[in-house]
This record gives sequence, structure tokens and C-alpha cells, in this order.
Amino acid sequence: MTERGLLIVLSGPSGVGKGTVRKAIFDSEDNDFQYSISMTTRNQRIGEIEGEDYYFRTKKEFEQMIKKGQMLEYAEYVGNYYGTPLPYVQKTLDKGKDVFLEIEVQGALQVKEKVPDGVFIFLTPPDLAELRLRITGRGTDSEDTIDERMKVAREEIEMMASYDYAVVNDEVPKAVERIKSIISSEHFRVERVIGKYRKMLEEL
Ligand SMILES: Nc1nc2c(ncn2[C@@H]2O[C@H](COP(=O)(O)OP(=O)(O)O)[C@@H](O)[C@H]2O)c(=O)[nH]1
Ligand SMILES: Nc1ncnc2c1ncn2[C@@H]1O[C@H](COP(=O)(O)OP(=O)(O)O)[C@@H](O)[C@H]1O
Repeated sequence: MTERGLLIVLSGPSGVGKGTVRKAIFDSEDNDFQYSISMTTRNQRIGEIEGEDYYFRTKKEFEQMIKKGQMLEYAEYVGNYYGTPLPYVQKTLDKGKDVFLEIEVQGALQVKEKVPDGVFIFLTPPDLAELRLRITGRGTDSEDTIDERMKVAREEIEMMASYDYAVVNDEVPKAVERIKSIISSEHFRVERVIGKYRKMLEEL
């Protein structure tokens, strides 16, 4: 029997750079895990590809998926649903392949309840001033909205305690290397491999 794959969850406060770091990980050549494409009800942006960036669905379609129990997790973020379709994750882990999720904090906590043996990585900003700069630098938010986002970010940072690892996103390539090294060490955890040895002993 193949050993079950590892579920890797990258999360952290809005604006910390989750999307940027995730893209850099998947652009690098030496990664051996599968990205789970999320489903969302937000509008497709120019340049985004259906089934590659997201599965773009209506609110009704998304709610149908929830009803049928086909979402591993989902959250409402800035007025839209975002979630992880369960069938792909299950199928891929069963094949022995690692699955990588990049999701916001509420969703990550739901995954932690359902899959406690996943690896939960929290991406942190070097400091709050830098987080504010990244949120400001990204777009068209008003000062009030930025204050609101910073308040949410502070609450999200408090959730760090539920995670296994905290990785500082000071520079993207450094954050990428830290995440890769965490994932490779996870494969050597005794609780992941002990079953195989027990089986060998039983068969002696
Ligand atoms: N819970 C959850 N969050 C997600 C999922 N996919 C993306 N997100 C998060 O949703 C937030 C908004 O994503 P997006 O609309 O692409 O905006 P941007 O990353 O801010 O440009 C980000 O924090 C993502 O990490 C998902 O499947 N589940
Ligand atoms: N290490 C970094 N140093 C400087 N800017 C960064 C870094 N990582 C991400 N950014 C920038 O911060 C902003 C937010 O990044 P993004 O990936 O959209 O965050 P998230 O997905 O966590 O909301 C973007 O403008 C991005 O280019």
C-alpha cells in the first residue's frame, strides 16, 4: 500500500504574501507536490484562467458544493466564498502525493480540525509596519479600509498559536526555501513512517 500523501497548508494574514510565495514555490523546479485549485465566487480578473487560478463559480453553485459535503473547508472573505474542493485533495493524498493548500486563516483552522496530521505553516510579516506597506502597496484601498484590514490582520496573527511552523516572509526566495525545508523534514517524522516498520516486523 502506498503511504498517504502529506497535506501542507500555507496560511497567514491578508497581504503577508501567501499568493506570491505560493507562486514562487510552484515556479521553482524541484517541488514534488500538487497544488489544490480553490473554488471562488469572486469575479475572474483579466489574465486569470478558469481551472488554473481558480474554479470560478456562482454563489448558488458554491452553496450546492457545500450542501453536498464536497468542500474540505470554505470561508467568506471580502464578500465572496473561497474554498477547497474535497474530491481532488482526497484522491491525490490517497495516491501518496502531497497536496499544497494556500488559504486564509479561517479556512486553515477548519482543515486543522479535519486533518490534524497535516503540516500547518503560518507566514508572518517581518513586522506590522511592513504588513501595512504591503496592503497599501497592493491597491486602491482607502485609509479606513486599510485600518480595518490591519485590525483583522492583528486578530489573524493571534491565530499563529494553532500552527506548527511560523515562517517569516522577509524575502520571497528565503521564505520559499524555509517552507521547502519544513516539508522535506516532515517526511521523516516517526509517526509517518512507523507503520511501515511495524508491518515489516509483523511479516517477519
Ligand atoms: N479559506 C480559503 N481561502 C482561500 C482559498 N483560496 C484562496 N484563499 C484566500 O483568499 C484570499 C483572497 O484571495 P484572492 O481573491 O485571490 O485575492 P488576493 O490574493 O488578495 O489577490 C487570500 O488570502 C487567499 O489565500 C480557499 O480555497 N479557501
Ligand atoms: N517578501 C516580500 N517582500 C516585499 N513585498 C512582498 C513580499 N511578498 C509579497 N509581497 C507583496 O505584498 C503584497 C501582498 O502579497 P500577496 O501575495 O497578494 O498576499 P496575500 O496572498 O497573503 O494576501 C503584494 O504586492 C506582493 O507583491
